[in-house]
Amino acid sequence: MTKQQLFEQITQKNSYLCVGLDTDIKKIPSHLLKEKDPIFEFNRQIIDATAQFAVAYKPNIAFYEALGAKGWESLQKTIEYIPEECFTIADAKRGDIGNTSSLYARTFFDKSSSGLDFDSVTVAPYMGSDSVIPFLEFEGKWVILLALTSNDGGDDFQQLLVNSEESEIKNLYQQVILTSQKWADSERMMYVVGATKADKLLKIREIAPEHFLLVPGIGAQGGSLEEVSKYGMNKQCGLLVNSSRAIIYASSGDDFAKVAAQEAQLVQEEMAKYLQMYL
Ligand SMILES: O=c1ccn([C@@H]2O[C@H](COP(=O)(O)O)[C@@H](O)[C@H]2O)c(=O)[nH]1
Repeated sequence: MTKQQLFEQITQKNSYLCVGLDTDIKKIPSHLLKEKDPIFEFNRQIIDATAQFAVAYKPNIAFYEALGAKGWESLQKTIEYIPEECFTIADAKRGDIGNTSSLYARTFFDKSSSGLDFDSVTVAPYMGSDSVIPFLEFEGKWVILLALTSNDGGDDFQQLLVNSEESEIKNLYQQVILTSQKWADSERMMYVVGATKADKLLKIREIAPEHFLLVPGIGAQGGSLEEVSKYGMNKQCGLLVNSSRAIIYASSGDDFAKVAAQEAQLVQEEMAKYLQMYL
């Protein structure tokens, strides 16, 4: 999916919501456990209920890998089920020496090899250019690079000051954003910025005005959608704001999909307001 197609989706649905499919076998309603593939059945109903309010879906790969071969099968069925118009994110946080990264890229992008055909994958930048570039060799696919993550521990490294030769002293996450712009432009690269760090968005927009940002951390982690939208939105919206637990586990009863839809709709309606105010 191109950046323009993503923006068109956002304007059509009046939403920049990404629903996180962090589907935990221990948390899904017990009546689903009698299904042949409970994880897929849960995802199917969540997707049916939320697709009119969401422009993207983000399965967190850990929840599927933890179940072994069965988990991969549920993931594959889920990706095939997500409506064509929605952007898909493999939240896998990969990255390794070049030849290994190439295989990670095949895992998520090459359907003929792995059965999976995501639009994008999250990548950790710590190993640098040759660990990220193999993901960009797949035409039309996106890299979403971890920049400023939503967790407290992110500050252990990401906010440290670095003194590079070519520019003034910067925080490490800012250097990640600047250096990685040499590898791909805003048509192929996004950055992860936690909603819990929304006060840094104005600065981030100075160095990445055109890029889409994947913003996890509203809902269960308490980040503010209003602040994210106010400080992070650009002229093509430039935001995909993720919520996982607050939507998919809003109810643990038989009505889980209906309640998930209500939660997704509440977020979408708030987003519609911000699109009108800040776009
Ligand atoms: O900085 C980051 C990067 C990724 N995540 C992931 O997003 C979701 C958030 O789930 P919630 O239930 O909405 O809190 C989850 O998959 C994380 O691994 C993040 O939270 N922060």
